Amino acid sequence: MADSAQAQELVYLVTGGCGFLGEHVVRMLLQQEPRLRELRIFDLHLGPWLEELKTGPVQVTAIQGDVTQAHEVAAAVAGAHVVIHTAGLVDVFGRASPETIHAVNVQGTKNVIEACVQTGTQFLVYTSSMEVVGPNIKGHPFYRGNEDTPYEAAHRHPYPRSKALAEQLVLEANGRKVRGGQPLVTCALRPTGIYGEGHQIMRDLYHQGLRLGGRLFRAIPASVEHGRVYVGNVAWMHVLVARELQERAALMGGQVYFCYDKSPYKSYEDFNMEFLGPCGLRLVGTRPLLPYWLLMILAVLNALLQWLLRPLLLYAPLLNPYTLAMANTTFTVSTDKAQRHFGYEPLFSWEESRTRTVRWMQTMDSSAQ
Ligand SMILES: NC(=O)C1=CN([C@@H]2O[C@H](COP(=O)(O)OP(=O)(O)OC[C@H]3O[C@@H](n4cnc5c(N)ncnc54)[C@H](O)[C@@H]3O)[C@@H](O)[C@H]2O)C=CC1
Ligand SMILES: C[C@H](CCCC(C)(C)O)[C@H]1CC[C@H]2[C@@H]3[C@H](O)CC4=CC(=O)CC[C@]4(C)[C@H]3CC[C@]12C
Repeated sequence: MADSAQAQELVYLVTGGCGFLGEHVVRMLLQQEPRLRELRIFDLHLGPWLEELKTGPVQVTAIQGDVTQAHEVAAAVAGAHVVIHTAGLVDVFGRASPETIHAVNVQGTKNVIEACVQTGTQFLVYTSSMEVVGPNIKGHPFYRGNEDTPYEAAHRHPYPRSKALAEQLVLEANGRKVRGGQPLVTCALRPTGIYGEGHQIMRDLYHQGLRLGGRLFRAIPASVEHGRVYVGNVAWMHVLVARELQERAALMGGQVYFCYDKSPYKSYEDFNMEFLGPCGLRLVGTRPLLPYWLLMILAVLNALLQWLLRPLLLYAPLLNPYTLAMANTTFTVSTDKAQRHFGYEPLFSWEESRTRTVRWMQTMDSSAQ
C-alpha cells in the first residue's frame, strides 16, 4: 500500500479498470504509486472486488460509465492528473459489429482526449496493441522486431484498424494545450498477447481441454513464434510510464513502446501449455494434426456459419480466418526502448509469472469441482 511518508496528492483515472488488464493496473497503482490520493475506476461494468479496495488509505472511486458518452468521460476525467486509458472492445471473434468496435475504441479514445483537453488533465497513457503493427494477413513474419522495424501494416479487421486509429489520435494529441495552458503529454503502450491471472482465452482453452478428455490438439506448427507478456509486467509498465511521463515529458511525449518482458518465445499453443500442462492437460501431436488448407476451410466455414446464424444466435468460435492467420504468423518483439527511456525492467521474472498464472488456473480448477 502507499508509503505515507510521501505526500498523497495525485488523482489517477483508469478507464476499463475492471477488465483483465485494468484490474492489474488498479492493484499495481495502489501498491506502487505512493503519491496517490484518489484512484478513479471507470468501466461499463464494475466488479464486486472493488469493494475491498475502498478500505485502504487511497480514496477509490468507482464510476460506472461508457467511454462512447463524451459527457460521462468528461465528468470522470475532471480533476484527474493522469488518465490511463485501457478501456476497449477486444474482439477478433466477430462478437461485436465493426461499428461498435469503432465506437468504443476510436470514438471512446477521442472522448478521453477531448476530456483531458477540456478539463486540464495533462498526462494520458493509452493501452494500444501490437496489433497496430501486425501480424498482417499476408503472413509476413515480424521476428524480434522493435518500435522502428519496418513492417507492412495492412489492417482489414475492425479490431486492429480501430486500435491503429486510436493510437494515432493519442500520439497526434501530444502537445495540445489543455485547459490552463499546459501541453498534453501522451504516450502509447503496445502489449503483445497478454497472459496471466484472469485471462479469459486461457480459461476457455482449459475448459475446452477438459471437455476433450484432458487433451488439446496441435493446430499450429511449433516453429511459429509468438512473443507474449505477463499481465503484471504490462500493468507495471503502465504505472511506470504514468509516473515518468511527468518527469520526462520531452523524451516520452508522443512515443510508442512495445510492452515486453522475458517470457520465452514459443508458438501460441506451446506457450499456453506452460500453464495448461501443470493443470493436467496435454497437447497432442508434435506437428499439426490437420493441414493448414483444411484448417482454413474450417475457419471459413465458421465465418459463414457465424453470418448465417447471426439472426438467431451468436456463434463466435476461436477459429476464424483472422485468428488462424494471427496464430500462424510469427510475431516476436525484442526491444529495450522502454528500458532506455524510463528505466523499465520487468517486475516479475518469467518463473514468477508462470507460477502466478498456474496458481490462478489451479484455483479456478478446484473451484470448478
Ligand atoms: N488482451 C490482450 O492480449 C491485449 C489487450 N490489449 C488492449 O488492452 C486493453 C485491455 O484489454 P483486456 O483487459 O484484455 O480487455 P477486457 O475486455 O478484459 O477489458 C476491457 C475493459 O474495458 C471495458 N469497456 C469496454 N467497453 C467499454 C465502454 N464502452 N466504456 C467503458 N468501459 C468499457 C470493459 O468492461 C472491460 O472491463 C484494451 O484496450 C486492449 O485493446 C492490447 C494488447 C493485448
Ligand atoms: C485465438 C487465437 C488462437 C487460435 C488458435 C486456433 C486457430 C488453433 O484455434 C489467438 C492467436 C493470437 C491471439 C491474438 C494475439 O495474441 C494478439 C492480440 C492482441 C490484442 O490486442 C488482443 C488479443 C489478440 C488479438 C490475441 C487474440 C487471440 C489470438 C488471435
